[in-house]
Amino acid sequence: MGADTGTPGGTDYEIRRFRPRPASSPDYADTKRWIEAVHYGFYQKPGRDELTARIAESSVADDRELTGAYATAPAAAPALDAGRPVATFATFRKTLNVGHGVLVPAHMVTAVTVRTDHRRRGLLRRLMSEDLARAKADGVPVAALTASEASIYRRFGYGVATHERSVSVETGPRFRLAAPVRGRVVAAEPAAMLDLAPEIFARAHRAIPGSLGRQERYRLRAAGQWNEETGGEDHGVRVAVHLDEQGTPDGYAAYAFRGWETEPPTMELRDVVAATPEAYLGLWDFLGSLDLIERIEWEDAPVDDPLVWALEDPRVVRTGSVRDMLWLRILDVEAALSARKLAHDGELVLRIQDPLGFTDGRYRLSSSAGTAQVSRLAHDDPAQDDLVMDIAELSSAYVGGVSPVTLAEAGRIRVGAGRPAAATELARMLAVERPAHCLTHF
Ligand SMILES: CC(=O)SCCNC(=O)CCNC(=O)[C@H](O)C(C)(C)COP(=O)(O)OP(=O)(O)OC[C@H]1O[C@@H](n2cnc3c(N)ncnc32)[C@H](O)[C@@H]1OP(=O)(O)O
Repeated sequence: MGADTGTPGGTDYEIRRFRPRPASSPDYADTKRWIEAVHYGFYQKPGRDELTARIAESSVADDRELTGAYATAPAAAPALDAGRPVATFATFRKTLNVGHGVLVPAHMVTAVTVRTDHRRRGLLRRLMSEDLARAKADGVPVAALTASEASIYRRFGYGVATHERSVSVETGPRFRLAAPVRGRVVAAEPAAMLDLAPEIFARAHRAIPGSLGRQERYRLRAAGQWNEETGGEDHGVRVAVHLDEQGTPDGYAAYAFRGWETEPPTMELRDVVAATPEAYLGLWDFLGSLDLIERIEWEDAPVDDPLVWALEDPRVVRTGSVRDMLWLRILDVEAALSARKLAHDGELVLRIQDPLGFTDGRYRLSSSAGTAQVSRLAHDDPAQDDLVMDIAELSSAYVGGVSPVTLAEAGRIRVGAGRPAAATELARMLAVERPAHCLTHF
């Protein structure tokens, strides 16, 4: 366990970083208290011991690193248990699809909480700044998170990279796809998803720009082995698997019935992973024809959704809310951009501003035959800047989820006087093969 001390806001804190331990370990107590602090920070009911143990187990499987800030001064009664961290922060590493099938290492940040009586003393700033510096030193080009509030993370260089939306889909006679579907769908044994879900996801992950590797919990959920409230089994989960024309599984949907007391009878879609467009439409064709069901609700639908275009009557899909989903933070511009396959040849000078100083500087981005070349420029001549932006904007545009043209129109990117079409050129260079979407909540 690594530790250091410091004094944000006048209170002394010890920062400890450690790997989670399973309930069977003699060192489990720190992991347990850390998980309890996360529940407290998100205003959740304290988890039962079984749930806490399962969270610990899946954190071990994800190879997470847990960080806790511990108040060093003895807590006066009746303050909460002094052994519990007052702030939590967790990270793990997966890969990010940055378009055209290229995967780069990504540093994923999650479970960020600061206890109410220690807030606004700089603990988040300290934990985030130190953590990003460590990830950069490790050579990871990009960090990722999903945000509880959209006003917190831009100051640390994060930008919104993908959105998602909730949809309510009316099934029954109005639900008809225009073209015949290919392959077939089988109702599957949930337990089969323990192996099948990661296999299908691995294919989808390579196919979808903006996709992030998934944590252990996803396969357990699809297999009906993760109940959010108890950590035990979830007997309500049903699974449909799409098989391609050769009989190979290439997509699945996990769903659960809301119960007969819900009007109209509704199926809740928990997870849809499709490695091919045929699998996606095939699964929807199956879901749209479930007997007795009149509505399907899905919280995590893509914004740019082929389903809408595939339906004879697109109005059977009603959008609820559209929300920011994946936030990215480039830590190393040269590494991040040179990993990208560029869709268009060109050359631009980008002036990047970074609130934490990690990527501040001028870069020449050029591309020939799709291969990106990125070099940091030594000169300091603003007259040569084609585009000026914060690292948050470059991070937003990185996987093609938003066009630099939109960001320029929003006043977030400044276009140099000598190159009025520079934002359009960057948009062409960063274009990806299909709409960016992230299937992984973390
Ligand atoms: C990736 C994830 O896990 S998202 C989940 C985030 N967690 C939550 O929402 C749980 C409830 N909230 C909390 O636990 C805390 O309020 C946190 C983690 C959001 C903030 O922690 P704090 O230690 O109070 O933040 P800290 O004092 O370091 O503030 C850092 C900066 O963020 C700003 N900030 C903090 N919280 C917020 C907020 N909710 N909205 C807008 N700005 C905020 C501060 O004003 C400060 O700005 P500055 O440094 O530019 O002047």
